Amino acid sequence: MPVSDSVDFDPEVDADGDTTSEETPDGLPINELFYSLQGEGTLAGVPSVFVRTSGCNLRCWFCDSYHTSWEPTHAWLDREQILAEIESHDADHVVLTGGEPLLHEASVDLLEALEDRDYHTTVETNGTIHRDAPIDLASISPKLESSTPTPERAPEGEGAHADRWAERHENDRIDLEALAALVEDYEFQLKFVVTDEDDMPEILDLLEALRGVTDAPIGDDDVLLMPEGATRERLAETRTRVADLAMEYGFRYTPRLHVDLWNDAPET
Ligand SMILES: C[S@@+](CC[C@H](N)C(=O)[O-])C[C@H]1O[C@@H](n2cnc3c(N)ncnc32)[C@H](O)[C@@H]1O
Ligand SMILES: Nc1nc2[nH]cc(C(=O)O)c2c(=O)[nH]1
Ligand code: SF4
Ligand SMILES: [Mg+2]
Repeated sequence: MPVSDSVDFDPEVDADGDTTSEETPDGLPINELFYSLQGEGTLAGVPSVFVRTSGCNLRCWFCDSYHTSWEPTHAWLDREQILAEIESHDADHVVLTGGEPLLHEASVDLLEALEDRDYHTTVETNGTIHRDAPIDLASISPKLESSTPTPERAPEGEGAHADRWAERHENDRIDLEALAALVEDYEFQLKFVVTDEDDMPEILDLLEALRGVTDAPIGDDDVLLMPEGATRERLAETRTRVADLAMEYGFRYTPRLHVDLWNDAPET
């Protein structure tokens, strides 16, 4: 369902995804809602309905969902509208993503309703926020220093905003307490966006720090390296290098199937 350009667009939304006067107890700002194959992670290839909320507390320079972070657009849909749209597709799996879906309290209500209806739920999260919710798979993608925007490394036309966001992104991108709570409470995968070898020391340091603050077992096979690239062209540059790094370090590799199949088309 193409909702990102719907008449319900609210230009007043706080770009950080913070609660606004528009937010109703069971309403969510929905950027898009579509049926596709899970493209990433351990469930790659599984037919799934994707619910993409708008608004993010971070600003990765490479964000492939620009209209949920740098320039958020959405329609406000209430829980019943979202459920009806999900149920119109023949799928057992729902992926709640964003933006950052755990910014929104109403994501918990939606997840509870999906549990009642026996859906398997994956939540795609940057790992900076923990909420108590029925999540079957927490797909956590902690953001590395290489995600931080700079005037030279920003989406087109966002150079000035990048300057403003760099510090906030850098301060907020890792929250060990939230990460520990997520891995303690849920089945999880840790899915790092990797460009090259320079990302590896930070991943190793973060794993060591996280293992230091939680008793939850974190195996190397819970760690997935995902090549950076929102387009086929960019992935062609990164994926072999990242696959080689996964073998060298004993982590898993995850493709980005949807990019291979549909490039950067919306609602895929
Ligand atoms: C758009 S994010 C939404 C969920 C959450 N904000 C997060 O970052 O995990 C969904 C997934 O896409 C990944 N992603 C975003 N842009 C990417 C890019 N250019 N290349 C590879 N992965 C990307 C994120 O790391 C995350 O795993
Ligand atoms: N097909 C497909 N699989 C995905 N897995 C995680 C996605 C996301 O944006 O969170 C995503 C997405 O946008 N499309
Ligand atoms: S945390 Fe996720 S949604 Fe937010 S800017 Fe980064 S990739 Fe985009
Ligand atoms: Mg995506």
